[in-house]
Amino acid sequence: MSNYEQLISSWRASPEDFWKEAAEQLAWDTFPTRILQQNDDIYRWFADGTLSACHNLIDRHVKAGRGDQAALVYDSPMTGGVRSYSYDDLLEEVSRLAGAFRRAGVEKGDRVVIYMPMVPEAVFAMLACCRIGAVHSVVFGGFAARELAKRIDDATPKLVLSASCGLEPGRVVAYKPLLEEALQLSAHKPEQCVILQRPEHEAELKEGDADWRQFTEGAEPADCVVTNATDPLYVLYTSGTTGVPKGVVRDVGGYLTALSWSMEQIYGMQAGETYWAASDIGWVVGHSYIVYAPLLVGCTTILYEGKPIGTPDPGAFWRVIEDHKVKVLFTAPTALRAIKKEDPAGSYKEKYDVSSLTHLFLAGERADPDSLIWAHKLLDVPVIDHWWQTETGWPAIGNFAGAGLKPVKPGSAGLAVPGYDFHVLNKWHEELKPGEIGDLAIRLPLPPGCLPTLWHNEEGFRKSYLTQHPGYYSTGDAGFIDDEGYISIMSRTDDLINVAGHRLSTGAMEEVISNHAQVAECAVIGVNDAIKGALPVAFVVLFADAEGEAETIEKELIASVRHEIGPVAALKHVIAVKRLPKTRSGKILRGTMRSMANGEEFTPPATIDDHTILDEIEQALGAEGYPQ
Ligand SMILES: CCC(=O)SCCNC(=O)CCNC(=O)[C@H](O)C(C)(C)COP(=O)(O)OP(=O)(O)OC[C@H]1O[C@@H](n2cnc3c(N)ncnc32)[C@H](O)[C@@H]1OP(=O)(O)O
Repeated sequence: MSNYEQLISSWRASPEDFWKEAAEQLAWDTFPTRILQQNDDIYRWFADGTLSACHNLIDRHVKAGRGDQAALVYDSPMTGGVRSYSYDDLLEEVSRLAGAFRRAGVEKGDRVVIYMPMVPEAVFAMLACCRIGAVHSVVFGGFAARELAKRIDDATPKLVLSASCGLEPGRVVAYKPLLEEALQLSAHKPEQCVILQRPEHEAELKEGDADWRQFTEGAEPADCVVTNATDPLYVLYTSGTTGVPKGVVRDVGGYLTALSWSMEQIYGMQAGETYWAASDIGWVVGHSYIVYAPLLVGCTTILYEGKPIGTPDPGAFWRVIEDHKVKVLFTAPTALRAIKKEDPAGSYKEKYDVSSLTHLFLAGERADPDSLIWAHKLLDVPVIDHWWQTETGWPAIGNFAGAGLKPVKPGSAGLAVPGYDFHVLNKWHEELKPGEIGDLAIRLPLPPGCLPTLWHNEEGFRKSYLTQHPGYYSTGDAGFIDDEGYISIMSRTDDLINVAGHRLSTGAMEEVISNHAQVAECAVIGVNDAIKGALPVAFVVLFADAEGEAETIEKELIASVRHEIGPVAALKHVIAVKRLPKTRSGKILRGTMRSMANGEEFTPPATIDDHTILDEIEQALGAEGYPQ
């Protein structure tokens, strides 16, 4: 029996013993006696345990003699700077900032919104929150004011932390105007905004705003606060099928247990080694594998403020691996595709010594076999696709660099991670046979680390995830399991799309577009894209008496999606059509339009209202170069 099979069978024999043993890796103030508690379909792990997250992430490593080791390395080709913080430095920075939070009146359980670029202070802020038991909610910098406002209203923070600017290739993004616009839009008004001034663009502070340096100056360092294992550590919002984001709650004890287990068994990492997740702290990958997991197990983590290409060239990732002796790199397939496009022969890699790298992990979207095989040939290390979600917080399907690698099957996300009981179901909740595509669902309970609920919205949690297949968590993905247990993810079963590893709601884009005075109706679909995986394309029906040229309106719509949702929405294509295809009951046939745009075979539903509209759509798509 391989190590993987042993892990699976020991988890199946007793999930509670399995996770109890994993929890022993953490430093607890009170080790839990109730490992799994069930209340109807809501489960909680380690309910009577108490611990401090921050002690586990920083203090215990300092006490164990790792004070001098690099904990966080900030590498920014955008500023040209590299700064390294040891565990001692991290302890000093985080306890002082935590003291400043206290002085500002932030208590255990209070929320702090962090809307910041990839700078060390953003990581200090996350850790300072967990030092005093405050709940952080990081908002990705690529979201615009309206999205920030929605999150502020739901999380009702005492403080908002931001920076004067973010740095994107070729442009400086001023954050303060976005923050001010968000605060105008939000009903909730935080007590204070704290702004980190960056030299590339200083913000004008308003009365009541605090400058980051002054805010922390003279603050009494704060000690770790012990929390219940089930207390919230953070809330991270993810796109819902409507324009309202969902506040995924992460608890302390379950999350840290799962992360610690994953670092050893999935990623094969040990204390003292360097781990690099090339993502953003605004995403769950950034939370789990830039900040929490590497520090939890005493690794060095890289905070990279740059892109895979253009900062300065497609050798950027290989340079970082050499400079910081990265053992494991985690990135999104879209980053690989961008590098491959610029440097198909991989000649930039030859300039660097990447021999420290043992594994490359991919997630955020499906890894296309071409890119996976290309990277494998280039780097000569296992390239492992794996699958998880903001909701799960850590991998659910993958392969096991630590426990023993199983063969990689390009195109598949891998095998179920122990703790996750995957099933493929049809709409009548019946189990499908190996190879048959259906709803990918996980039998309850979910393992530690996964969302126990949505922020202040248990009903929403049930409705979104637990009602489609009673007794199961619905992933929202369709897929199949082959006869060797490998799981392949095929598509979403809802209206979410994945653009460059960013999960976006087409419903939210439709909401913005339909607010335009000249738009009668619209539908947004995700169309395959060779680099970003998918790109949104909007079909609009303009009012018969629409004033102005369709071209001008299209430009206005693109600009308003960028302004209202943010540049990551990446809407670049709007197609004006006379009518949208619908069923007789009025449902827009988005799936049919998507297949047409992608050049895939399709059968229009028998309930289609008017077949001729499909010809009009085909013509409109053809005029725009689709299918590509
Ligand atoms: C497993 C669980 C999960 O799935 S968690 C989610 C995991 N996903 C990820 O980690 C995301 C992976 N993707 C990326 O890191 C980026 O897309 C990479 C590959 C680096 C490419 O970046 P980029 O060239 O900027 O393209 P993009 O599509 O991300 O950006 C589109 C426009 O948005 C902008 N943008 C991006 N980030 C920010 C930011 N923090 N602040 C302000 N603006 C931002 C970009 O500049 C770009 O703008 P523009 O349209 O070119 O003007």
